[in-house]
Order: sequence, then structure tokens, then C-alpha cells
Amino acid sequence: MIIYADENMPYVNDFFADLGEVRLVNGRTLTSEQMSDADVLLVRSVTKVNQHLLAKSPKLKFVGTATIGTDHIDQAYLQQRGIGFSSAPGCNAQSVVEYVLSSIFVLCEKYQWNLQQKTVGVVGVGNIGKLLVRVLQALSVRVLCCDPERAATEVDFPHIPFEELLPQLDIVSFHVPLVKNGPDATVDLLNSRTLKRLKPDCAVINACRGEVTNNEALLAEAQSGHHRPLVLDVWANEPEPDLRLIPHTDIASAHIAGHSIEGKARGTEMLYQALCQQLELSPTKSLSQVLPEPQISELKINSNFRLLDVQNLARLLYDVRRDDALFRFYMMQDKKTQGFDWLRKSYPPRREFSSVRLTGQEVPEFLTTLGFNTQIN
Ligand SMILES: NC(=O)C1=CN([C@@H]2O[C@H](COP(=O)(O)OP(=O)(O)OC[C@H]3O[C@@H](n4cnc5c(N)ncnc54)[C@H](O)[C@@H]3O)[C@@H](O)[C@H]2O)C=CC1
Ligand SMILES: O=C(O)C(=O)[C@H](O)COP(=O)(O)O
Repeated sequence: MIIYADENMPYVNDFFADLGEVRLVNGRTLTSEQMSDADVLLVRSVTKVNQHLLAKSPKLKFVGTATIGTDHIDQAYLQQRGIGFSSAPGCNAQSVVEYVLSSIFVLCEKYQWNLQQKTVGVVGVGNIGKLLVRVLQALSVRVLCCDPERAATEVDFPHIPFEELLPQLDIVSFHVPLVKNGPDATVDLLNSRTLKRLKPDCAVINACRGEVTNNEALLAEAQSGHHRPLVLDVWANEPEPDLRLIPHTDIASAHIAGHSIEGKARGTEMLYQALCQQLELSPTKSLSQVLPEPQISELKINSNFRLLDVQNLARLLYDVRRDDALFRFYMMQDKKTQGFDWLRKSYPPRREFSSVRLTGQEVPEFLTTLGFNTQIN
């Protein structure tokens, strides 16, 4: 079996080498000619999987994307060809939540906000949004939700329609899939009109897909002299974002919110499990066999630990300013050699909160909700 896999898919050999010959490829530039003998194709979000790419691969029987988002996959075409498909729902949800949380902490420090007095709007309350709501509520933050699809099926879901929600917020964070058509389309959800419904100093965070927050509208607002706190991990026209927007952002990064070691490894593992299922094989590999020992694995929490100390603890594991600094430095230089895709490919290791065990006689419950491993002793 010939398995073509994106070269940026960690642990792909550990998981797949026993199932076939693994060939690593650049997912951005992959062509139909390159993969004509493929039985399996494993991609990330940068590969457009459609008739054009797959037309010359008659043997192909499985496509997997080690991502949550599936907007780059023509699933109807796969179905028509009888090609099995799997994505990796939720694989990097915790990683995205840690990115958003770190960004919110940076904004609070920069603008001297008291987070507990702010209202955060979460737009799209699926795997990521749900986790973010839980984490923010554990930190005693007021959260309002917008998710029309959930509202349509869950009677108790506390949905606030998007346009009604916007004026009530101090921070809005987007966690919707990229949907181009239909009544709940998400392209340009935040546009020049809806942007005006936000309070002038309401922060905008986008760590879902660049097209959800219209980049031209954000730029036009900023160029008109209005500074709005802005966190962008995703951009229109990746990997060539509009560089004019960067100076107007508080945090800018190269679509890496989900790039924790655990998040990426979980994606690979989920595809391995899905392919094993299609091949009717029992999986023999698991995440715990491949994850490296974290640099910090245990910390003691004392009884005087308070909610306000969470920021310092979280920063020990991940500070988004690291990624912002890398992005600003390299995107503003010769982007032909060290641009967007290089930043993603050479992403420095980052561990999730779960990699650290917090011990103590009384470890506050909110630390478990945040995702830390806790142990009372
Ligand atoms: N920056 C990054 O590195 C990453 C970005 N993502 C992006 O985040 C998106 C969300 O991820 P998950 O929460 O795991 O997806 P999910 O599918 O679990 O949840 C998405 C939620 O959005 C809701 N939704 C759909 N249309 C909506 C609309 N018009 N308004 C409000 N809500 C709407 C859905 O009902 C669903 O509950 C992914 O589709 C992906 O594009 C995901 C992982 C990493
Ligand atoms: O899971 C998703 O959806 C994402 O956007 C990924 O976290 C980031 O995409 P790739 O690293 O797979 O390009």
C-alpha cells in the first residue's frame, strides 16, 4: 500500500509505516501526477482535495485530513468515487483554546482590563467553542453564545442571534467552520456592516478561518484611524496574507492556534484509527507511545494559589507573544524564503496544559477545567 502524507504531519511514520510505504510530500504543491499510485492520501488544511487532484489516482481508497476543518475537501466527490474519508474532529480543540486564552490574557494586560468584568462572545459553540466557554466560565468570565445550528436542535441552548450579540460584547471570538453558502454561511460573518455593531473597543479574535472576518473591512476600519484590539491567527488568502493588516493587530500568527504537539499528534492518531477501521485491522499504536517527555512535567500548587495566578501558570506553558514575535519578524522580511508556510513548518514545540501534573493538598477545580492534570497529595 502506498501512503502519501503531508510532510508536516508529525509521527506519520510511527503510526503508518507498518501499514504501507509512507511517502512524504509538500501538501501545498502536491499534484495529481505526483500521487498517481496512491492508495491512501493524508493531508493537512493546505491541500485542496478535489477531482482535479485525485483524477489520476485510480487505486485511491482512503483520504484523511489531520484537521478539524474540512473546507478544503470535496467530500461529495470522494463519496461519488467510493473513497473512504476521515477528518480529526476535536483533535486540536484544546490547543486553540489555549491560544485564545493566552491572547485574552495579553489583551487584559495591554489594555489593563479586568477579565472578570468583561463579556466574551463565542460564535460557533462546537468542539472548540464549547471548551472555550467552559474554560472562561471556570475563570468567572461572563460568556454569551451564538450558534444557530445548535439552537435549532437543542431547546435549552442559550443562543443569541449574531447581530443581537455583537453590541453586548467586550471580546468576540470566532469558532465556526468555513461555510460559503446557505442561511448560516460564515464567509464575511464580520464585515464592514456587522463590524459597526460592535462596541468601538470590542476585541476581535479569529482563530477559525480567515474568510470569516472580512480582512478588507478590518483594514479599512484600522486605516480610518480606529484602533480595535485584534487577534488574527488566520487570514484571507493564506499563505499570502495582506501584510498591511499586520501592524494593526495586537497578536498575529501563521495559522498555528491548533499546532500544539498533542493537537497535531492526535490528528495523526485519529487518521490511523480511521484507516485501521476501514482496513478492518486492530490499531496497535497509540498517542502515549509517540509523545515526547515534556520539559516540565510536574508543578506544586500551594494553598494560596488564586484565580489571578492562572495567568502566570498558563504563560509558563504557552505565551502567544512568542508566535506573534516570530510572525512579525519573518513576515515583514523577505517572505519568499521565510514566509507563512515556513513559520508553520518550523513551528517551535508547544505542549498543552495536560502535559503538566499539578500537585498539592488542595488544587483548585478550575485548573482541572482548564485542562491541567491534577493530583491531590
Ligand atoms: N486556527 C487553527 O489552527 C484551527 C482552526 N480551526 C477552525 O475552527 C473551526 C471550528 O472548529 P470546531 O469547534 O472543532 O468545529 P465544530 O464543527 O465542532 O463546531 C463548529 C460550530 O459552529 C457552529 N456554526 C456553524 N455555522 C455557524 C454560524 N453561522 N454562526 C454560529 N455558529 C455556527 C456549528 O453549529 C458548530 O456547533 C473549524 O471548522 C476550523 O475551520 C480548527 C482547528 C484549528
Ligand atoms: O484543524 C484545523 O482545521 C486547522 O486549521 C489546523 O489546526 C491547522 O491546519 P494545518 O496545520 O493542518 O494546515
